[in-house]
Amino acid sequence: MTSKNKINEDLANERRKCNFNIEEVTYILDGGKEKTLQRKKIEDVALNGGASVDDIPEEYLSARERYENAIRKSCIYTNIVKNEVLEITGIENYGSPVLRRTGDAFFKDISPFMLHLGMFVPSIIGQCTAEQQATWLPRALDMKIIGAYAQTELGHGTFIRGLETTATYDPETEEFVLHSPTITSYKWWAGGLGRTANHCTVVAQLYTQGKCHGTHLFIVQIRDLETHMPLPGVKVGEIGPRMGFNTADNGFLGFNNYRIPRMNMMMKNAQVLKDGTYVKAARHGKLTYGTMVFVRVTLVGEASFNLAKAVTIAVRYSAVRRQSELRPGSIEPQILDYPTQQHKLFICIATAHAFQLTASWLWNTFTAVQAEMKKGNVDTLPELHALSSCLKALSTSDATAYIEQCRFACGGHGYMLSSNLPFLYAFVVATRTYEGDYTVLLLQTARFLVKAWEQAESGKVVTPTVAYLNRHFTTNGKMIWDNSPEGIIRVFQSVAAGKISLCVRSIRNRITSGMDHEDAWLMTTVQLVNAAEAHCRSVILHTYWNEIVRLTKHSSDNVKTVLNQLVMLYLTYWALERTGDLLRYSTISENDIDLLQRQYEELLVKIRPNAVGLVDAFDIRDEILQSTLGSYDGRVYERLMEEVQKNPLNKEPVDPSFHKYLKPLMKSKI
Ligand SMILES: CCCCCCCC/C=C\CCCCCCCCCCCCCC(=O)SCCNC(=O)CCNC(=O)[C@H](O)C(C)(C)COP(=O)(O)OP(=O)(O)OC[C@H]1O[C@@H](n2cnc3c(N)ncnc32)[C@H](O)[C@@H]1OP(=O)(O)O
Ligand SMILES: Cc1cc2nc3c(=O)[nH]c(=O)nc-3n(C[C@H](O)[C@H](O)[C@H](O)COP(=O)(O)OP(=O)(O)OC[C@H]3O[C@@H](n4cnc5c(N)ncnc54)[C@H](O)[C@@H]3O)c2cc1C
Repeated sequence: MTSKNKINEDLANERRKCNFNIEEVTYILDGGKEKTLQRKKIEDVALNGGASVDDIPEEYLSARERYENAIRKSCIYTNIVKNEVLEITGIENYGSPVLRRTGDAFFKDISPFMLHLGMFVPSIIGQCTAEQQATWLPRALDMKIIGAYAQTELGHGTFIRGLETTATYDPETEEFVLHSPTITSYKWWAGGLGRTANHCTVVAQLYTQGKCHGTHLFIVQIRDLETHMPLPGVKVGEIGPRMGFNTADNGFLGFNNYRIPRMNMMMKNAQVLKDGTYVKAARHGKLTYGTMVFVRVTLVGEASFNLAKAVTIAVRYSAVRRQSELRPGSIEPQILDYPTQQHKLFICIATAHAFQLTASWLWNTFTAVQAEMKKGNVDTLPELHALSSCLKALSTSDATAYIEQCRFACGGHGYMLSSNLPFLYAFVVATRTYEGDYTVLLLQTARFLVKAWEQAESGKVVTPTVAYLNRHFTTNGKMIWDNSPEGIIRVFQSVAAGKISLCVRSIRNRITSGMDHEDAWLMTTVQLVNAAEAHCRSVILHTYWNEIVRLTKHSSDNVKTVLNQLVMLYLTYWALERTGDLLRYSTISENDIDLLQRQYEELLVKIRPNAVGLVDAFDIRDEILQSTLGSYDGRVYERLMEEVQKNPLNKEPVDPSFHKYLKPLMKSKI
């Protein structure tokens, strides 16, 4: 072995200590052995050329160079996907998360094509008729046209009904006239829109026969396909530097009475006939929001994957890093030996598992609801909307906090861009805002919960994810504390039920004392967000536990044990985090809390020898991790030094600014 591929001795020791079959855990996380093998095959093909890494890391480039480089790499990756990967996997895998994740080997930040594949294509699939799909989809999948998703405006992001862009139907020419009447009506934020896209999905207020029918979606060509010049009547550009997403060319867009053909309205859920008659086909008023629901569902898996990356980096680094001494004169311990470090990191491993298993479960729920909707049944949509809203909110918010925790766990080196932790943070923190802000989405879930509570109160049986509300009305008093996994989950459900009940009581009391419903709701929103968070927490705990029991039925004993330790750590961690709620809504005692704390500390000790094995089980290749601190071989210090050689500032021993500024300053007299 050369020193280049020699594994760090501490990391090698950790791997020797690991007592479970790593591949078995990988299969569980991937959703089965076949899926793991398929993923590895895709990675082997796509990353065969070493992922075309940059000679100069992208963080040293100017804004223009970075963008051009991101386009260059997006084209390389797209060609690999089109010509090599899809050959193996079939075109139906175009939008698969594996391709999205493999793409991370090419970009530290983000591809300008992300929104084309992440939202433009899904909007065609979800919002167009079969005939329209036949027109647009093949061209979009083949990258003959490149699209963005332009919904948010300068003045409105959350409140979609407040969007100002208009699409007015002209029956004379059978066209829609798109117009941006005010500065606040300019589209703002759409990824890929600024420089890359030649088409986009535009969300606009539809006017026909003198009447506004609310927001609808349109496919709009904005640039010439040969020259890439913006078409007359279109004003488009890039919005400027931001915290992350700096290679995504987020853009602005305005229209000056810009005309598009009638058939460019996405007509699956509503149509405008040639004469201007408006026909609504949809059975549910919010089906035009469907692309957002799809992306919210996928974001739970994104949160898990990005957190898995961060904790892989932090745990491997913590095995390599030695600091301080436990006893005078003793050898410096690996920082992973500190219980406080384990407390920072093991919850991140468990959370990545919890979110991955919840994401798969949510995806199955999503596809089941889609199947029902195809048959004309929209009854399950409100529950899916409530679930996808709160799970998107919590998973992105927790992942953000834990990725930052992983960075803290890496001390100063975690602050280096080459660790990749700052990029991961900047990317994931945006997910808390986009596709529906955290608070706003939890309030959507709260609407559903209050309605479910009212149904349960009137004796109706409610849907499974809120079935605990039926129990709430049949049991009296506080939930009996029970330290088993099922017991902890039951108590969390009681906390949620108790909080929803308090919200309902607050709203009713406020109405009784003279407030109208809107004000009573508004005044209760702090509690409502809290109740929705509690509900969502109980859903995640329940799903994680159920899935581990189901998926480890045929596992080897040691895999069963370590996955059980992790899920117990997760349940115990959250019970300790929420002792205030537990004291309020269950019979838990001071003594029970002491026991929980001891149980938690014992779990840290038990998981410690398997920590590196557990992050290895995420099976994230070095090319995808792109981290000096987190590589499989643990050559942390060597990589940090190698990275220094790439720093353009080190090219010459003396910087020109010395002669230009410093020297004159040094020579000048006071
Ligand atoms: C490089 C080459 C690569 C090659 C190959 C690679 C392959 C890559 C493959 C795949 C890529 C995948 C990528 C996955 C990662 C994705 C990354 C994407 C990045 C995304 C960037 C960000 C994009 C955006 O942000 S787009 C803009 C999003 N905007 C929002 O989310 C706005 C949020 N606001 C709202 O949703 C709404 O306004 C609202 C819900 C807050 C309020 O709406 P409203 O006023 O109309 O409604 P009401 O509050 O009055 O409610 C009425 C009623 O309706 C119910 N309701 C509301 N919404 C819904 C819904 N969506 N569905 C169902 N029901 C809904 C609501 O609950 C109410 O019901 P009631 O019964 O209570 O009346
Ligand atoms: C990196 C990034 C990429 C994006 N990409 C796209 C894209 O490709 N296409 C696109 O169309 N958009 C995109 N967006 C826009 C994004 O969807 C919006 O920023 C997001 O939906 C939030 O809306 P907003 O910015 O209007 O925030 P606001 O709604 O103005 O929120 C500001 C604050 O007000 C609070 N608030 C707002 N309404 C309520 C309420 N009813 N009750 C309580 N509190 C409330 C929020 O909680 C928040 O704290 C992107 C944004 C980012 C950051």
